[in-house]
Amino acid sequence: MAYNYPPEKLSVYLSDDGGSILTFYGMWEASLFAKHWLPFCKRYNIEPRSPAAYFSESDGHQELCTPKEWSLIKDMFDEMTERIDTAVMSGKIPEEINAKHKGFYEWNQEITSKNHQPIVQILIDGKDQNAVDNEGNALPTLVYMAREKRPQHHHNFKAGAMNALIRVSSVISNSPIIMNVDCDMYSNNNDAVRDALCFFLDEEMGHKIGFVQYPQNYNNLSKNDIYGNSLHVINEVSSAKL
Ligand SMILES: O=c1ccn([C@@H]2O[C@H](COP(=O)(O)OP(=O)(O)O[C@H]3O[C@H](CO)[C@@H](O)[C@H](O)[C@H]3O)[C@@H](O)[C@H]2O)c(=O)[nH]1
Ligand SMILES: [Mn+2]
Repeated sequence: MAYNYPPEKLSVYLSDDGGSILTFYGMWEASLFAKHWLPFCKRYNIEPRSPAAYFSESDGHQELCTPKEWSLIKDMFDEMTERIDTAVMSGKIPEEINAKHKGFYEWNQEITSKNHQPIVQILIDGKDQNAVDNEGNALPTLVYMAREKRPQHHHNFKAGAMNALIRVSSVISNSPIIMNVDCDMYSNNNDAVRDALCFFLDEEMGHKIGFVQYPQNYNNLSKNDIYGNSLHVINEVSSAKL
């Protein structure tokens, strides 16, 4: 959501193949935190923009903001994480949360991760005039989705999820370009979307390109880099922001 990109042209979908109310709760919390986090990122050009990644590597001294501002947003993030962790530990969300969003009523005793109705909930509707951050800037659309699962039908893993996402997003936002980020990843540069678009908008080659794949890249390289994973030219020169 914090990408350097016009929010009215950006829609974020989270596909929850666990079909869990806890994930929906975490996302609802994140949709509120975003109203503080996005303007903070933009004002101080924060990088990386995953708050978990940012706070794990930043001690808060090198930033342009005041230590007070930094502590304020960090406390807000820590408190949110704690609320989510507590809910996950107890396996249920606090009673009073149910009333905060109609989406919580999708869940009942019968639902399991392998057998449930489709759940699509718009947490932030970018078309809504009131969908703004705490400084009044427009927010991107944010959608939670748990595709229908039934024991007799194979779900086809990531491809099945993306198939359902393409269908649902075509009704809600119908954007010409889709970016997929795996659930165990975060984006390391706020210009990644713009950088990726260069392939599709290239004056000579753009019309021939339908799919762009960044090479598999691992964290925690070993001393001998046995997977030949440094990819220096790609990482540091040709597609540095991807
Ligand atoms: O039932 C599923 C399984 C996976 N996923 C998504 O697909 C991603 C990758 O799937 P996983 O099976 O966990 O594969 P990994 O080994 O973590 O991923 C590597 O291998 C995959 C299959 O080759 C590639 O698609 C990935 O981009 C690559 O990082 C996950 O993060 C999820 O976002 C689903 O949505 N539903
Ligand atoms: Mn993975």
